[in-house]
Amino acid sequence: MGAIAAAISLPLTSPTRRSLTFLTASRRPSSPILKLNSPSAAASPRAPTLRVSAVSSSMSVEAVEKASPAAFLDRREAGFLHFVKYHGLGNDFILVDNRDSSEPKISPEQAAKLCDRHFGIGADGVIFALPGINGTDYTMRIFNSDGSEPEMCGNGVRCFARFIAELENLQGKHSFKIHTGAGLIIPEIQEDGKVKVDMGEPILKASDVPTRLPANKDQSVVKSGLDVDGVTWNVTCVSMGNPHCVTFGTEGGQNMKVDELMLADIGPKFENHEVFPARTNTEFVQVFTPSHLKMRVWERGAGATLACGTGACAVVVAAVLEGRAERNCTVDLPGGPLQIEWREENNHIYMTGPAEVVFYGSVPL
Ligand SMILES: N[C@@H](CCC[C@H](N)C(=O)O)C(=O)O
Repeated sequence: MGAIAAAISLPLTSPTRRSLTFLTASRRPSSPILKLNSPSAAASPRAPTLRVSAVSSSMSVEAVEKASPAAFLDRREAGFLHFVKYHGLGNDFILVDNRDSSEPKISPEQAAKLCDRHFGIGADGVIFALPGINGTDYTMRIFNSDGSEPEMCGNGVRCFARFIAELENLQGKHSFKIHTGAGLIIPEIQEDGKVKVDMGEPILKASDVPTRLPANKDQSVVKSGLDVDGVTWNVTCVSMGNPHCVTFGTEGGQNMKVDELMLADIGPKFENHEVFPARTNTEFVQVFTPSHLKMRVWERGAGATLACGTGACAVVVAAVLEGRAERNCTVDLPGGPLQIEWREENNHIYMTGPAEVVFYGSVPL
C-alpha cells in the first residue's frame, strides 16, 4: 500500500458538504491510495455532487451528475481495493465486496494496516461480504483492527445488511440469512433504516465461552469472582459466538460509575487474563433501571470502541441472570443506544440499532 489521495463526493444541496480529491505532494501523484465518496451519494444517488480535485497547489471543481455508490463499487481497477466505510454507533468498519470469492481479498496484516487511524483508513475492523454457504445468502467474515479474526460482530452485521442492500440495490424492508463464525445470523432492515438482528441464542457453558473460571452446577459462570491485579470483580461470562466477560462491579462495591473507569488500564488485563484462553471482550455496566443500562466496552483485538453489539446482548443476558434487569432493555453505549430483547419463548436475542455509510473509497494493494 503506497501513496495517498482522496476524493469525497457530497451533494450541492448542503453547504457543509464538499467533494475532494487530493494527493499528497510528497508521494507518487499517479498512484492515489485513498478515494473517498460521501454517504450523501448513497442516500440520494441521483443528487448532483460537487467534486473538488486538488493536486499539489492546483485545484479543479467539477459537477458529477448522478453519482451512484453501486457504480463506484462496480469499478474493478486492478490493484485497488474498493470499500465502503460504515459505522454502527461509532463502531466503524471497512466493508469489502467479496461476493466473487470465498477467500477474503486482503490478509489479516493488510487489514490491520488499513484499520490504523493514523497511517490507514481508520476502523475497528474489516468486514468481507462473501458467498453464502449451507443455504445462507452470504457469509460474513471480519478481521479486528489487530488482524485477529472474531466469530461474530453485532454492529458489523447491521452494517453488513445495509452494505448488501446497497450492492443489490434493494429498497425498504429486507432480511438476509448470514453465515458467520457464530452460526446463522438474520438481520432485517426495517422501514426506518434501522436494522433488527436475530442474534441467536447465548452460550453459557463455561468451556464453550470459553473460560477456565469455575462453573456453577448448570455449567455457567454467573456472578463469579475474578481476581484482576488483587481486586476481585464479579463477572458473568457469555458467548454470543464470541466471548464476553460482563461485570457490574467489584465484590462488595457500589453500583459502578462507568464514566470513572480507567478503561485503557483495566481493559487489557481482562482481555488477556489467563482464565480466558481465547482472550475476551469485557463490558463494564451501570444499571439505571431494570430496563435501562449503560456500558463501556474493551474489545478483544480492538480496544476501547464506541459500541459493541454482541457486547450489549451479552450485557442483557448477564443482567437478567444476575437478577438486575428485565429481558427488554435499552443499553447506552458511548456511541448511542441499542435496543436489546432476550426473548423467553425461543431463547433468541434481538438487537436493534442503526448502521450508516461514512464514505466510499479505494486503496492500492
Ligand atoms: N464490535 C463488535 C465485536 C467485534 C469482535 C470482537 N472484537 C471480538 O474479537 O470478539 C460487535 O459489535 O459485536
